Amino acid sequence: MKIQEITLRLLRMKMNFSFVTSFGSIEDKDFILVETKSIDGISGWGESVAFYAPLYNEETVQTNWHIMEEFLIPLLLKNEINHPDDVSKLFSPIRGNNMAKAALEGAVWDLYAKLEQIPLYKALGGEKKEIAVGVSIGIQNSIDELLDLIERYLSEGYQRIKVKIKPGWDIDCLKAIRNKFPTTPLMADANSAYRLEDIELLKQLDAFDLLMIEQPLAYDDIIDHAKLQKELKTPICLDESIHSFEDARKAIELGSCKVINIKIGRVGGLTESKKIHDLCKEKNIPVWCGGMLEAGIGRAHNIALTTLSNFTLPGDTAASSRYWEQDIIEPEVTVNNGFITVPERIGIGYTPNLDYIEKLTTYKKTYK
Ligand SMILES: O=C(O)CCC(=O)C1=CC=C[C@@H](O)C1C(=O)O
Ligand SMILES: [Mg+2]
Repeated sequence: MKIQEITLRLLRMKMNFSFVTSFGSIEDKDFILVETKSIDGISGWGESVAFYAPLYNEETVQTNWHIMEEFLIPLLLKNEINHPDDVSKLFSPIRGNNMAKAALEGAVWDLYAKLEQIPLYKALGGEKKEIAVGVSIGIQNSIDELLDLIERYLSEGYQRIKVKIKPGWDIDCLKAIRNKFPTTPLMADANSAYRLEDIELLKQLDAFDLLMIEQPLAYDDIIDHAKLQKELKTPICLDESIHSFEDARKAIELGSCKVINIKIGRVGGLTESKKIHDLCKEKNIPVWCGGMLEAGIGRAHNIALTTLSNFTLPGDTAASSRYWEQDIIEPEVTVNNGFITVPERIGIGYTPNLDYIEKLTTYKKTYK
């Protein structure tokens, strides 16, 4: 497969709500779309999940553009690729910058599936025809508002509720949720807001029968998480700490977690996501697909990945309409009774709405 040209587009989309976590809030979403074109003019699409500011991890929209333009795109244009799995090998001399790598690799995967005339999920070895999904709810102004939102999402059919927690917005809020929704599958994501010294407080979470607690401790830690897991009944899920197969292997070996959240961008692409999935399957560690408030292209990639068999827990890939007045793909992603039906069309299975993408684009550049 020879890639003829690559176009990067910078888009700005207004979100339907402001998403508040322990690390800050996100309202407008600035992100990069990648289009890879083959010699015969077929396009593959990828989406960078890096945020405008380096608050979730160290990457940003600007650093992604720089790394793609200066280092990754020249590698892709210079080399023949037999299979999308080759892309991560090609990118391996460039350290880190996983979200930049994943955006380009994702576009290559979509292009490959289109050239093979198969759905992306089949190219990945996925098997599910529908995927179970939950919803991730940010920090609200009051517990009452949070309870109303949970009620709304449950009535829309979402299969599990994830709430964001931080010191001061944890025990009382989980207690109130459990009083009103005693049996709802529930989990909490701390985005690294606690330290091992908070262990007595974290132990109180065991009372709420949570599916898991996500990334309670530092974003780069697996040692303290292992100490904490020994003291907690609630399974720990790692998000921010896992950037690769090797990170997953070490975390599992140390006992730092019992669940892993796989985000394609955080681990550098679909090939690495698959490797982590396979390792976790072998080690009996269930996985689920995390969200990064993606627009339609990123959402489509998440859906394809989630069709792999060890994605046994509902992920964060909610419906397009939850985030956007209008999404950039057709049809939009819809959720029925807590399931997304996996599209059988070739590639990512959704068509980019080029007119609308053009409208949202604030800057674009093509590389040949
Ligand atoms: O709805 C989604 O896309 C998931 C949102 C979500 O939980 C997250 C989005 C972005 C950064 C984090 O706060 C985060 C997460 O940590 O999983
Ligand atoms: Mg998380």
